[in-house]
Amino acid sequence: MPEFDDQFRARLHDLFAWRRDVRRFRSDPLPEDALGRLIDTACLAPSVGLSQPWRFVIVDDPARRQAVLENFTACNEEALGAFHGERAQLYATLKLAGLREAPCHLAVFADRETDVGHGVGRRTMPEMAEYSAVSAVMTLWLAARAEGIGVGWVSILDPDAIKATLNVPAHWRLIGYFCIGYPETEDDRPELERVGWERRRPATDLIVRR
Ligand SMILES: Cc1cc2c(cc1C)N(C[C@H](O)[C@H](O)[C@H](O)COP(=O)(O)O)c1[nH]c(=O)[nH]c(=O)c1N2
Repeated sequence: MPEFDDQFRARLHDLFAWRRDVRRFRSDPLPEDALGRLIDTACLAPSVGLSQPWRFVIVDDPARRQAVLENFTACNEEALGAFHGERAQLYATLKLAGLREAPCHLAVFADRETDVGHGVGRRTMPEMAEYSAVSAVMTLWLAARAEGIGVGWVSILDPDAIKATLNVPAHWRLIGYFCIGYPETEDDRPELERVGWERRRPATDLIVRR
């Protein structure tokens, strides 16, 4: 078992603090083996019943990427229509995806119907499959940041249309569509905080005791 000393813990905290949702990417490609390595690491994530229900779809095809971009654009316009006044003005300025610039596109799904794990832990809570896939995403997100690679989560999408675009089984659930590449800039504050959309709450606001 490796030692995790104070110095390591401090560096790990830096990794958490400097992980960002990235929407602004440089156009240079990732090293050829990078995405495979990140997905390997993601597979170390915990999963309900060791079912590993995550499914990764690497999207290279330009026509499919274009369809995803159009899906996002339509959903984002619809989302804008739900805001009014200053909120709408601010929303219109937000950059909420780096689909055009990011060199890598990755869709992550959860397969609720997998037999792997024999159903342990998800009988009463079938959504544990999705939660497991999210834990894989989080692992990949941090592993990427440790290599200086940025990840941007895109959920402003019609998931059924994404499934059709990517030709995946109908019962898979879309967890997220991810833009991956080198970030244009680094920051220890979320972009949504920097532009005045929302602020990060301290942990003390988010804890109750019973
Ligand atoms: C489930 C889920 C879904 C989304 C996100 C995150 C998560 C967890 N986030 C990123 C989100 O805006 C971001 O995490 C917060 O603003 C905090 O910023 P940092 O991740 O700390 O940089 C996100 N960002 C974005 O620009 N477009 C999107 O569609 C989404 N969707």
